[in-house]
Amino acid sequence: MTARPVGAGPLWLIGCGHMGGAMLRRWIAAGMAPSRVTVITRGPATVPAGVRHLTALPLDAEPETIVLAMKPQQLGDVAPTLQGIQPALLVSILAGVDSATLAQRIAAGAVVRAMPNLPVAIGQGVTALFSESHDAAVRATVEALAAPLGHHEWIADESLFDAVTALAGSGPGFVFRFIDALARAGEALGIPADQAARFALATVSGSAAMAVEADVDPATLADRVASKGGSTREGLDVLDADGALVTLLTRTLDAARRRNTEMAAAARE
Ligand SMILES: NC(=O)C1=CN([C@@H]2O[C@H](COP(=O)(O)OP(=O)(O)OC[C@H]3O[C@@H](n4cnc5c(N)ncnc54)[C@H](O)[C@@H]3O)[C@@H](O)[C@H]2O)C=CC1
Ligand SMILES: O=C(O)[C@@H]1CCC=N1
Repeated sequence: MTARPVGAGPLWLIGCGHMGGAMLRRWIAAGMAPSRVTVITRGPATVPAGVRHLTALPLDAEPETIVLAMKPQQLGDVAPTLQGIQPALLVSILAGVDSATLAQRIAAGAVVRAMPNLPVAIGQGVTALFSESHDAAVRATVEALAAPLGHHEWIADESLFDAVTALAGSGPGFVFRFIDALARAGEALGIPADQAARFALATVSGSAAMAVEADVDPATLADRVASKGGSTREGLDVLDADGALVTLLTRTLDAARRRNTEMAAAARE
């Protein structure tokens, strides 16, 4: 299909749960006109003032942009309802589902995969982007959508998208679990639970903020905490023994990546 110009035309957001809702709130806060947006969900949804919410596709003229933000498993329900509608731009945040499948199921001028993560809710997310299209206007439009969400970058090779999804898309889940585990480990050593939770959260928050600002990498910073002959080295030795932490995280990302691949295969059926 021939690419049509994309810009500030009507946008349909299909699915508006944890992630779609967070993205929409950031877009509106960043100045997107609420009147531009129609949210379509299967059930009730809370949307920003001025945004239209429907539980079925509207009968309007076709939208310029469609953003898919329901679950990958719901593509089979949603795609047939979009037959005959040809947006200039289709953006999908569905984990796993590849751009060839999207292009085959939904006609669009350009197809873009975007993989945000939950901290987009505070404008400090990560959004990985991939498209077969190198149209400058398409890329600029997508970058304008990603900018209010936080850090964003294009992935050159789609075969890495599932791994990037495991690292950055799922990553906040793993980091939240780490914070919880750090607190529980402190609790196991006798620190009161509420105090351990506060110390763990503030420690991770401060360390991440420092790592962002530092002019050396996190591995070097870790060595700066570990005084020679001191106690941190004893702890790091536990994490480093036989690559324990790296091995655990590699297994963690690999399990998530494998599930993305399975969801992609299911979407092709
Ligand atoms: N939650 C996260 O941290 C991330 C999620 N994603 C992706 O975002 C997508 C949504 O995930 P969540 O927001 O967590 O799910 P969610 O369950 O919170 O939201 C799903 C939304 O889809 C709507 N929906 C369900 N069936 C529909 C249908 N047939 N037509 C229209 N809308 C329908 C629901 O009403 C709901 O608004 C998934 O594809 C996931 O892979 C991507 C990155 C991170
Ligand atoms: O768990 C999921 O399937 C999605 C993909 C990345 C984060 N949440």
